[in-house]
Amino acid sequence: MIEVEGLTKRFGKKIAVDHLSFQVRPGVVTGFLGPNGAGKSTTMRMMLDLDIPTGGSVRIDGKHYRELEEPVKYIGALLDAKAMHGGRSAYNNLLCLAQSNRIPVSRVNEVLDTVGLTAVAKQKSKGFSLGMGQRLGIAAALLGDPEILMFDEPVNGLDPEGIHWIRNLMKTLAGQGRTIFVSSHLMSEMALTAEHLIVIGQGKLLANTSMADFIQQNSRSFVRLRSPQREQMLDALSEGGFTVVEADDGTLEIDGSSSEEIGELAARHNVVLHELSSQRASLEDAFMQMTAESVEYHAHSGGGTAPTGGPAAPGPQWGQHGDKGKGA
Ligand SMILES: Nc1ncnc2c1ncn2[C@@H]1O[C@H](COP(=O)(O)OP(=O)(O)OP(=O)(O)O)[C@@H](O)[C@H]1O
Repeated sequence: MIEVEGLTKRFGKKIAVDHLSFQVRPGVVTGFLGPNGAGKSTTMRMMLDLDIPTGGSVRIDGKHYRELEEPVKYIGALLDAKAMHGGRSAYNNLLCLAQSNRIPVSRVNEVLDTVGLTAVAKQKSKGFSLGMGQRLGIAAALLGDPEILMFDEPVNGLDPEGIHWIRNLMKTLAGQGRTIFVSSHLMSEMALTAEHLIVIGQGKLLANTSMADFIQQNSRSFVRLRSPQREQMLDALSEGGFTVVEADDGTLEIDGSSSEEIGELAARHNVVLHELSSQRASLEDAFMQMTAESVEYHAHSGGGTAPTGGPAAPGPQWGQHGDKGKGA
């Protein structure tokens, strides 16, 4: 369990993390989301005592990181896959880590096997592809067999098979009762991997909720239909008291309804349908809506820091994610 309490980090005048409080519980994969610059990496760095908080605290199983006797046996992390010594082989990188942390040497081959690097274990890691580097970083995180694992953008550089592999790895580790905390800017991937979400924006907590509730509460679900008897269907819907949005392409969108209900209504009025489908919003839709609302709120609250592009302003930032994830 990771407990974050009032965590704050200032860099000069910039508040990167602003009174964050949340817990990351064992047994599930918890996703950590936020637009670029939201403060995710800074929060993770403070969890590992790599950045000193300006205020607040992080507890790992009830203790501060520096109070843990052998931290790598409590918490393993992949923050920067390039942190390995390029002149050493994958095996030797892990061996050094094992020896300096009193971890049995037999663990090195175990984790190399887990991440699929056994065949290249003797190769120098500077020749590794981005994906292989990620796998080596994950092996290092797993070395101490910790109960808590933290991954910052772990699918960065992995091919589809690698992405599938890490998704299953995280779920398996969570299934073993471990605490898994993972950030990713790949929304579709996060939607498939995480059960719980912590969402931050401008250093502040925006949501701490299950994936299903987050999508439900922050997005619109509706039934879409297409009919050659559009006017007749509109009359039937109006009679039934439904709220209808007429889309530009001629389809009708009915909020707060089910496809069963609308299909039966159409049948009662002898209306032919060419399409009837329930539209469930994606995590990305929900995320865009939530961040848009947060920007709107900041603009109205007089903070003076909101983008000027209106409520949709955070959207493009999400896609312009610097170097991270480009190879994924
Ligand atoms: N060492 C530093 N000195 C000054 N400002 C910093 C430093 N580290 C981070 N920041 C600033 O703090 C804010 C949060 O950065 P952080 O890297 O934690 O965000 P992030 O959510 O991880 O973003 P990204 O998804 O782009 O990696 C940003 O505005 C960033 O510019």
